[in-house]
Formats: sequence, structure tokens, C-alpha cells
Amino acid sequence: MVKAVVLGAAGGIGQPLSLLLKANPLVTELGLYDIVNTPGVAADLSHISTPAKKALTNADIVVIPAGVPRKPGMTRDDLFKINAGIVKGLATGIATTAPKAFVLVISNPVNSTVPIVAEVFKKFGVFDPKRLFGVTTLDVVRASTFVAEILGDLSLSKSVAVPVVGGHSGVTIVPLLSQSSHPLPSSLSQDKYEALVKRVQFGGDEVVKAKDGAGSATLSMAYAGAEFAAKIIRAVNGEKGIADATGSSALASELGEKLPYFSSNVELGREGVVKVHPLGKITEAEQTLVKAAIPELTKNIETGVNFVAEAYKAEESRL
Ligand SMILES: NC(=O)c1ccc[n+]([C@@H]2O[C@H](COP(=O)([O-])OP(=O)(O)OC[C@H]3O[C@@H](n4cnc5c(N)ncnc54)[C@H](O)[C@@H]3O)[C@@H](O)[C@H]2O)c1
Ligand SMILES: O=C(O)C[C@H](O)C(=O)O
Repeated sequence: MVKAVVLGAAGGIGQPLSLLLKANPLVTELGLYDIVNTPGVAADLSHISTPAKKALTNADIVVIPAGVPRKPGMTRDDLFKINAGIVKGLATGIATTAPKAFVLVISNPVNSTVPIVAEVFKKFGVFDPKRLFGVTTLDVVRASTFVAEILGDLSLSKSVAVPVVGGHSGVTIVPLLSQSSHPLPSSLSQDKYEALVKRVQFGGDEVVKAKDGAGSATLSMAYAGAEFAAKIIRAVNGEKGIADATGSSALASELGEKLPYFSSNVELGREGVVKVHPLGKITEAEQTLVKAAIPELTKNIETGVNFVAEAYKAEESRL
């Protein structure tokens, strides 16, 4: 029995993600919440429509695609002003209603919204780093698709696995192409390698540009979110040895001293992350990418942590 809840269920990501979760036979109950149009989506999916508190009761897994998406010319950080408050509010609802749930944060900027959820959970004494994830699966999906394209066989894209570590914006996205399950052609030029890295790092911008003001990736994100959620659900159901390269898990990686959040290859179990894998053997070029990611990721994490600290300070001074 697994209850999944989508917060932001009426949105561009929320609707197809809810559909994919509905289609997952392992999801036995689906809770939908949005500030608009929830009954419409719920009726459409023949699902429950309840206010957040009730929707969250007994949730095993909560996915959060609530918040505003980018328009051309914006960075993910530009979304912080609006989305930070939305995510803090929803995290409070989860902390007080479903503190044991696995939480999957999609709302951008993920590098900062994951620390926001963690800080709220700490305040309520319910923080479990093994159960909190930033969803960076779309970067893995993109990297795998782009590598399959280079290999000239798109039918491979489901079986190509490329670990992508770090964070979820620009230089913080670090594809470990040397660890691809399907090696790149040895003839690939340095220019082409660098272009591939850039394409993975800025894949989101490609979609934002193509949508021309109508938002950012929704369908590929729903697919990626549902894939990751499905892995969590299988792990919750007791399946062993489920591996994934995703999630700015708040667990210490080998970079843990420098960075409290760093998306890594992880192994999942009934209680959440059971193992954070080290980066393993990486090339000099990949080491350079990791080094470049750290300052930006550090800044993004601090932004999230400081936002919550200041919000609570302001709340206390009002009392
Ligand atoms: N992690 C990733 O890889 C990734 C990929 C794509 C998009 N995103 C992010 O996901 C977010 C959503 O994108 P979208 O295209 O679905 O946007 P959208 O505007 O289509 O949908 C967002 C939904 O959130 C709802 N919402 C707003 N405040 C809420 C609240 N307090 N409680 C519940 N629901 C609330 C809105 O009503 C809306 O239905 C954006 O921040 C976007 O940047 C992340
Ligand atoms: O690019 C965006 O703003 C949305 C998302 O983070 C993505 O990678 O597609």
C-alpha cells in the first residue's frame, strides 16, 4: 500500500506527473493538491480532491512540482523569490502532517529549495536526510538521450545510463560521461565533448527557449519525476538494491564536508538512502567540472538556509 501525493498537481508538470503516478500499479492512493483547479484535475483523473492537510495524511511519498517556471532570459535563481515561500509553506504542511514521507522536490531552484525543506524539517524536529531528495533525474534522462543520439541509435536511450552529479542548474550539473554505460566513441573530438557537457548543463534552456514564454520542461520532467518516484516506491515496498543517480540527498558524500547537499549515485532501501556512492574514477575534465560546481552550489545552499533562518527570525519578532 503506497500513498503518493502531488503538491502543485494542476500545473504543467503536476498534471502529467499525476497521470503517470495514477498509471503506476504500485500507487494505491493518490492525493492531489494545488491552489487552483484541483477538483478539475482530480475529477479528470477520477481521483480524490482534498485540501492539502487531508491530502497529505498518511502520505508515503510527496512530490512537489509547485511554483513558477522560467521564461526566456531568466535563470532558475530568478524563481527563488516566489518559489522559496511556496516551498517553505508546503514543507511546513508535510512536517506537521506527514513527517515520515519521502519528499521529492522538483520546484526550482532545486539547489536552494531542498535546503529550504531541510531547514523547515529541522525546525520541526523531523528532518531525515535519507528521505529528502531534490529531483535531478531530468539531467540523467537528458544525458542518456543525448549520448544515445551521438551513438546514432535513439533506441538505446532507455538503456544508456549516464550518472549526473552535483546540483540542478548550469555549471552545478556535472555529467560523468566517462562512466556512461555505453562509452562515447573514442573519435569524439574535444569540441564535441565540451558541447555535449554544455548541452546537458543547459538542456533546460533549450526547452525554455522553444516554449517561448509558455514555461519550461513539463512532459520530460513528469516522465523523469515519475521514473524516480517509481524507484522510491519499489524501495519502500522492500525491493533491494535499487540504484539511482539522482537526488541532492542531504547525506554526506565524499564532498560532504564542503557540501551538505550533492546529488550522487545512491542505493535506495525501505528507509530511504542506504548508501551514497563515491564519485568513483573520474577524468581530469570531470574533476574540473566538479570543482567549478562547488562554489555555485555552496552559494545556492546558503541562500536556501538563510531564507528559512530569516523567515523564522521575522516570525519570532512579530510574536
Ligand atoms: N527539477 C527539475 O528538473 C525541474 C524541471 C522542470 C521544471 N521544474 C520546476 O517545477 C516548477 C513547476 O513547473 P511547471 O511548469 O509545472 O509550472 P506551472 O506554473 O505549470 O505549475 C505550477 C503549479 O503550482 C501551483 N502552485 C503554486 N503555489 C502553490 C502552492 N502554494 N501549493 C500548491 N500548488 C501551488 C500552481 O497553481 C500551478 O498549478 C517550476 O519551479 C519549475 O522551474 C523543475
Ligand atoms: O530549465 C528550467 O527552468 C526547468 C528545469 O529545471 C529543467 O531543467 O528543464
